[in-house]
Amino acid sequence: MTIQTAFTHIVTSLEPLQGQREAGNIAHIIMEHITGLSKMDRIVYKERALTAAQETQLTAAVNALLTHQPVQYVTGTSWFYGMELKVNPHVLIPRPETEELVEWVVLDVRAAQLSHPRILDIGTGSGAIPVAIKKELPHATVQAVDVSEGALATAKENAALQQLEVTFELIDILSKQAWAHLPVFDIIISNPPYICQRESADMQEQVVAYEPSLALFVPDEDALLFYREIGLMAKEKLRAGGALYFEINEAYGKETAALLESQGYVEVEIKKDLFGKDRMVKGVLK
Ligand SMILES: C[S@@+](CC[C@H](N)C(=O)[O-])C[C@H]1O[C@@H](n2cnc3c(N)ncnc32)[C@H](O)[C@@H]1O
Repeated sequence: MTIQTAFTHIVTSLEPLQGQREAGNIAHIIMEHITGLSKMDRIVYKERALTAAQETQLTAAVNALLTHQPVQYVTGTSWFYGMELKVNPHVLIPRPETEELVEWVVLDVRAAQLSHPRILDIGTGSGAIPVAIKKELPHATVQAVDVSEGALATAKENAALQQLEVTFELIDILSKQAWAHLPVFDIIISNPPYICQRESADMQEQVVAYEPSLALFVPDEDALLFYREIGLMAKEKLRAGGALYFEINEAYGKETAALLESQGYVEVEIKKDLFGKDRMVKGVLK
């Protein structure tokens, strides 16, 4: 099988599931992963034969994709803020909306000219947020926590691969005993689980079936669970004037902002993502 026929094989296999355009996008990602060649080199060397090992990889990848496995789990990598990160089913695949949250924090820290900001990320998953922040703000002290051992192992690997110093700790943020020892921070960020169980019926099969439920869902009757608990925690762990940044469920922008105001935060602000949806909230501790 040549590079060209392998590409066509992926597109034809996935087209009924994904449509031609998306099947083509995925085929490029898989071919780059398998051959290590850029798109341009794959065009130049399109008649080159795959090795037996590459053909085996190709078959395994197509079979996984046909079961709706996200392409990022198939290749084991995902791009975030210009970095290629390791991902696996222990971690949420980082989303572009979360890059916007990082951007907000980075711009605010630069504008405030904080010389050595202390920053905490709660529910770090792949470590996308703290790794990106440390890369952009090398003078910051960055700490990150998660309740999942698998996620923390992945996050540590990503920080090490990027040669960035981030401290990670296994903490259940819903348990005050678990976070009581944490120091005080200038900034706390979180993209916590925020999808109600009932919303799963409308979600893409590849997300519900493969991404970790622990990263996605909150009980239907308590959509703001993590925002309320992290809001309370941050009142003890932010310095006066420190800021809390959340990624939010687009359906609960006003409610999340009202919750922070009711907890005593000021300058509460909702930001929309590039799709025009309420996606981030910031509050400042008086
Ligand atoms: C929506 S994911 C966000 C992952 C990553 N920060 C990102 O933006 O791609 C939420 C994360 O919160 C973690 N989590 C869930 N419950 C938690 C808890 N009680 N304490 C700490 N982390 C928790 C999950 O393991 C998951 O990694």
